[in-house]
Amino acid sequence: MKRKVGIRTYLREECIVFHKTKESFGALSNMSSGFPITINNRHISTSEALYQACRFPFNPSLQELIISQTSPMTAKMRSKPYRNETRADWPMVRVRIMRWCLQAKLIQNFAIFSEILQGTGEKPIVEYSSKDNFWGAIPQGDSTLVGANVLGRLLMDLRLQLQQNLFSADHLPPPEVDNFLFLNSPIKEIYPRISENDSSDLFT
Ligand SMILES: Nc1c(N[C@@H]2O[C@H](COP(=O)(O)O)[C@@H](O)[C@H]2O)[nH]c(=O)[nH]c1=O
Repeated sequence: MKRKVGIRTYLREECIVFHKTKESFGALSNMSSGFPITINNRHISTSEALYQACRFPFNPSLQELIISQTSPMTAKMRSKPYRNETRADWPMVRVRIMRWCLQAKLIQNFAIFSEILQGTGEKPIVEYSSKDNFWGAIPQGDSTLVGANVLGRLLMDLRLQLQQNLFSADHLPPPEVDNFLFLNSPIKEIYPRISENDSSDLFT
């Protein structure tokens, strides 16, 4: 069922606000390079590309096009012309899928991403956006951001799981989503990347 998400008001000075990937806490953004994910033996450069590919379980060639982009913004742009072919239940499953994408980013980049998440302490995490008040929050005046901030809230949930030792860093089951297909195959459990220490993507 599609749930309504509450709009919240955040005081900027009290929050970890992230926006551009090169700025403070930019690693929290799905647009951040340096956190590759391997799904069914395929390398994906960013959680953004993975998320966008999940829109199109029945179009493997489009998924291929999206994940072959090293730039996350280009991956998103490649998906845009096909938005009307997005899986029909997307509004019902997108938050579940985003949660899983973030968990995949964490399990496969555990050392660095867990440290970044824990480095946010206890503060609210907010994605600054100029126009998207669903995933992020939009500035209102100089001192506040207003939005559902769903991405920030998912990151806070993940941080809480880490703090309470509830995040299982050795395997990640797929979300409960029908037809969760990637390049024609069901996405199964995923595991830490063997080459997590290979940080070559950090510099792309
Ligand atoms: N950060 C950021 C964006 N926001 C990101 O876009 C994703 C959702 O996109 P959608 O499929 O449109 O709902 C999600 O990862 C959200 O954080 N979009 C941008 O065009 N530029 C950006 O710098």
